[in-house]
Amino acid sequence: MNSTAHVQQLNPNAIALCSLGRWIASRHWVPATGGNFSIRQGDNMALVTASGKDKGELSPQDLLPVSWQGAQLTSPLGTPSAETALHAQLYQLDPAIKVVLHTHSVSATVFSRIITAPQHAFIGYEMQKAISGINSHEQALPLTIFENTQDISALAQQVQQRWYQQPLHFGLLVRGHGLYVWGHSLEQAKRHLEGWEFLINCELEYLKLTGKP
Ligand SMILES: CSCCC(=O)C(=O)COP(=O)(O)O
Ligand SMILES: [Zn+2]
Repeated sequence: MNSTAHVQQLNPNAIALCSLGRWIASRHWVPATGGNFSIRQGDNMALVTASGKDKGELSPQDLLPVSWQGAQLTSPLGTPSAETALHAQLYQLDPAIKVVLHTHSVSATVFSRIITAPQHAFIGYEMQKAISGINSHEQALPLTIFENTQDISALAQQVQQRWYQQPLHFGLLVRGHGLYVWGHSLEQAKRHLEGWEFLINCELEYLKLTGKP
């Protein structure tokens, strides 16, 4: 292990993100190495999960430092997530973002295919208040769905464009792919993940039982 990787072993942010990864995996939201996580390390850098790792079995050296200051989103310590460009985009859009979490739950994936519109409004759920800035179940809470693509830089650009048109409410879906959430702290990102998952599950059940969107 080189000295940078050794320092990572002691980084409290890295340790906390690995622990959150185990919790997320215990909910079955990152099967088959799906998903990726990151945590900001200063103005222009984040620790990003290594590509292809089981996100429920991460150790701190699997979190790779990536800077978005240069042209390349690479790491000297390994190959970061294939979706690093989307993480880097979100950090650049809002300097207050501390953590980005991407998951592949069955519910989020199926929901993103059932809803064919580019966004879905949640209304009437008390749990909407788990999302920062929402204070009432009567306040419509839209979740935007982007089309899936293997061109993550193109997806990151679409997210940037949408960001300036309307709030994304700390989450977005990629159709047939999964959920992205973020937060201004690890705890807030975890709450947004659990909140969005709960809302998506409720809406799926509602659709199944009533047939009504
Ligand atoms: C096996 S899931 C396909 C890749 C993906 O969508 C994902 O989230 C994991 O990619 P990574 O490079 O971050 O491991
Ligand atoms: Zn993914």
